[in-house]
Amino acid sequence: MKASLKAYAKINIGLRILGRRPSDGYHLLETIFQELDFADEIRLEVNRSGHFSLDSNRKDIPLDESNLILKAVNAIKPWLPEDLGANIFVDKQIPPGAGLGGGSSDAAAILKFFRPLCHHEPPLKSLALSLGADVPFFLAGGSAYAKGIGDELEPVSIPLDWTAVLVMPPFSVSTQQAYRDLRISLTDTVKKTNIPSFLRQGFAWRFFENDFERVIIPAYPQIGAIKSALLEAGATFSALSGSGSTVYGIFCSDDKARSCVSKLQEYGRIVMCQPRGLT
Ligand SMILES: C[C@](O)(CO)[C@H](O)COP(=O)(O)OP(=O)(O)OC[C@H]1O[C@@H](n2ccc(N)nc2=O)[C@H](O)[C@@H]1O
Ligand SMILES: Nc1ncnc2c1ncn2[C@@H]1O[C@H](COP(=O)(O)OP(=O)(O)OP(=O)(O)O)[C@@H](O)[C@H]1O
Repeated sequence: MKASLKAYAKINIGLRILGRRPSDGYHLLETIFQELDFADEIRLEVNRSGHFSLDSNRKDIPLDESNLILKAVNAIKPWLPEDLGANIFVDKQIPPGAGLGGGSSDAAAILKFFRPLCHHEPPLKSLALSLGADVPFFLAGGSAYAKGIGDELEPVSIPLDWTAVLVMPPFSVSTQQAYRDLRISLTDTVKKTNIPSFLRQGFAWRFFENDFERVIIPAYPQIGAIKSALLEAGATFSALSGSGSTVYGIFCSDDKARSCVSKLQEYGRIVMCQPRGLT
């Protein structure tokens, strides 16, 4: 059996760090995850060899058991027939370490693909969370309000009549290091959530901020320059996605978005894309 899966990227619309979870030091946050129609493609050839292999067009990501695709395979394996195997190829379009959740989305796509082949129902949400804090979002995608460590999800309805311009600089940012640089202590008081009250007032871009910008823009001045360039080019809103390195601009019209692309080319790879609703 052959199959081709799309693993879509996300952006964070607002990202507020509220505190730390005492049990493991993970950061408590609130954000709106928005899935985009920009994706990796995962091609699989399922066989009865009991063996899984992985290859990719990108050679700068691990292709061994530390790849999130093989981690997802290993997580769901106890629920699969023992002789099931697959040759997997991932055509990476989403750069790693870009704040677009590429690896997390690949992992979720693999869990969803293998679920119907299981001999009994796997605990998909907890398997997803064991692979990474962003992975549970990608099981359903669309638009979701998230709190906890990013795993407590609630679908939300926000306007989706916009085009995003993603500017992906030629460097990655370590998520773990970015969290460390925030220097939030385990004993700091946990802040209250704000996003639910923003949504009750009616969605407006001006409500949203990404707390990582406080540490990422001083460390990577290029990121601040991209944000300014997007706003100057007419974006309604611009922000860092996740812990970076991608900066996105929101444009109300496709034409306006297209006309800014040539002005931003010097900063890195540019992709124009649309938000995806729940499917
Ligand atoms: C920055 C975001 O992309 C925003 O959506 C996510 O919070 C990151 O999620 P992710 O990449 O799936 O993160 P994981 O792979 O679970 O964790 C990577 C590292 O980031 C830190 N981490 C992650 C998520 C979180 N809520 N608090 C953390 O402190 C931990 O040190 C962890 O070792
Ligand atoms: N399938 C995969 N695709 C991309 N990166 C992977 C994959 N598996 C493991 N990795 C490793 O995971 C790291 C993070 O990659 P990922 O694409 O998830 O980053 P990210 O977009 O910054 O994630 P997030 O938005 O969740 O913080 C990379 O350094 C990469 O080496």
